[in-house]
Amino acid sequence: MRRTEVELPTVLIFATGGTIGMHDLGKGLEIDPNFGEILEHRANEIALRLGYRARVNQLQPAIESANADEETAPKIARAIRARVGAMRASAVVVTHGTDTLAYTASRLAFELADLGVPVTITGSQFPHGAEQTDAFDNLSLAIRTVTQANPKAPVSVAFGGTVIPAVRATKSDAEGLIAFRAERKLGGAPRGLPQRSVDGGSSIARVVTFRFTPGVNAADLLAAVGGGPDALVLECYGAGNAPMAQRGIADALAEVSARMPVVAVTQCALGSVDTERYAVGRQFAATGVIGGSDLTLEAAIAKVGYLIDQGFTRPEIAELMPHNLVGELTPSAA
Ligand SMILES: NC(=O)C[C@H](N)C(=O)O
Repeated sequence: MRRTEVELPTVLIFATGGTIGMHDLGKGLEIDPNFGEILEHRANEIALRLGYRARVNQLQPAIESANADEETAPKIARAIRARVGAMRASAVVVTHGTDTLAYTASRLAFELADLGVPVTITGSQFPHGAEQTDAFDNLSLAIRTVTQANPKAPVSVAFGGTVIPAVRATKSDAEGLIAFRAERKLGGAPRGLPQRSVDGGSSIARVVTFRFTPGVNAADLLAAVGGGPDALVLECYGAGNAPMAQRGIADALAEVSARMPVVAVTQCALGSVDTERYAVGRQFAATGVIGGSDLTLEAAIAKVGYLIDQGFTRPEIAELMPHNLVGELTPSAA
């Protein structure tokens, strides 16, 4: 007997904004208030062919993803968790603007690792109404991917014909249809999320970054944390090196590290932080910075922010950072 539509398993489509849901009425691309309906219709056309029904829910308000702030990804995660429970959804597709998609995707990889339902994120380079739009190819890829994934599959990004792990994703093309890439593979045998140690407060951590380039000095580094963030991610040279001969830089690093977790990642697309290799690396590590192994910048921000919001302290975060929790890094063979 054929199952009626109501009996079909549900794929939740959670729309958050972005170009995929925009139109241009002459003032530049902006959120299209009718996108929810169009999405519901198109998602159902795709889902029904796969034996699912689609139900659309939207982030309120939907946003241009360049306007995402530290609360955006945790808010999306909370909404998805609540909706999945209420609808008994068996899969989730998130539509998101491409500008900060990799940041949100990385954070959702932690937030939703224990959801028990697969989650895939997509978006588009062209608005849904444009003639050459990639919106529905990407939506179709995301729905196909997530309805075939196992319930414990890591969160993924489906875009431009490819599917990559969310926690390794980086936006690599501002215009092309294959907008995201993952240079590094998912870390094998993740140990899972740590039990939260104390009740995290209700405020959401703000994580900022600072990139070492020839010419930066201690004052620049201190200015980077001038707005009072909760953590700092340093984009280091090569294997985790910094200009330690710059006057005052060691003291500045030690001072910031005493105040908040400071995580070091490499500016290189491949390879890992190994502060033991060079003398400057050792001097750098001695200031208290935490090695970020081969985390992407997006995943480093996501991981440290997630751990702070879970209530972990700076020393606990230093202990957890080298471990592979959800596939975000390749642990060093120590
Ligand atoms: N393609 C896009 O979605 C870019 C848009 N500015 C956004 O991130 O919302």
